Amino acid sequence: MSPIQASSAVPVIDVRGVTRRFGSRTVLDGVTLLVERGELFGLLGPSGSGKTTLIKLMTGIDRADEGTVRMLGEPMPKLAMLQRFGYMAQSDALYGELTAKENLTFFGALYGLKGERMNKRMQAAMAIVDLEAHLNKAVSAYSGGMKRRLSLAIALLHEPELLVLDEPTVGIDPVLRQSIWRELGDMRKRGTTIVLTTHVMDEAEKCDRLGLIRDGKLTATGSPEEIKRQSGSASIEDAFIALGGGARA
Ligand SMILES: Nc1ncnc2c1ncn2[C@@H]1O[C@H](COP(=O)(O)OP(=O)(O)OP(=O)(O)O)[C@@H](O)[C@H]1O
Repeated sequence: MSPIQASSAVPVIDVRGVTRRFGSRTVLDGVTLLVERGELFGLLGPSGSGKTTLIKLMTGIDRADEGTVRMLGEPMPKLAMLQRFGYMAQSDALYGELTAKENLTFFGALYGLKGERMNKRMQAAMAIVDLEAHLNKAVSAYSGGMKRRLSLAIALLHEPELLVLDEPTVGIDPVLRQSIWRELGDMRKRGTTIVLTTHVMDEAEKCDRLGLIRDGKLTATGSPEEIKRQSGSASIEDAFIALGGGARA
């Protein structure tokens, strides 16, 4: 059975008619998007098309001018929801003067983790991103890629039922990228819902469904196969361009 057929009646993410304006500029224009439990959903769109803005509305960091956003059945924004999903922003929200361990402990406490479970989860999350050897290093001494990996470890720390990841593999080398994708696949099999943005076409192919965003509008949704069929294209890259993408996905 596909994850969609197996889903419960209430979508994990329920975005309806969402519009977001900055001054006179409409950055999201009437976006409606439902993501079901256990789906791995990828948002694709040219730079500046509105992906991060949509992610920020989902996570409650920003508020829509029109329309509604519900996550796990709850209207957003809602502070208490922070414990129920993991969020990796595009820019790393880390404390540079603290070590990785101290950062993890800080965010773990926000998620309600402590004691033995905190230690176990810290080890497990750092193993996934291959940073166990750098636990006691100050984050200011981390490279850009290491910071991305630590941000991902923080998003995974509390084993949330929903993960929202804004370009999670940018700056991560191909070998680790593959192992992170394997881990995302395993989490999805365990029922975790994952929404992510990507510019990488082979990552898009691994998603259950994709949403293409262009100039603040959702121009197509469907499985990678459906998207290719809709556009009569042989690859997601061609489909993306045919469905109004751009040179850069
Ligand atoms: N706080 C803000 N104030 C004004 N304009 C904003 C604000 N946030 C985003 N924008 C504008 O909204 C548009 C969409 O931005 P957004 O970050 O959502 O794009 P994106 O699709 O995530 O791009 P990228 O792939 O480059 O990350 C851009 O033109 C951006 O300049």
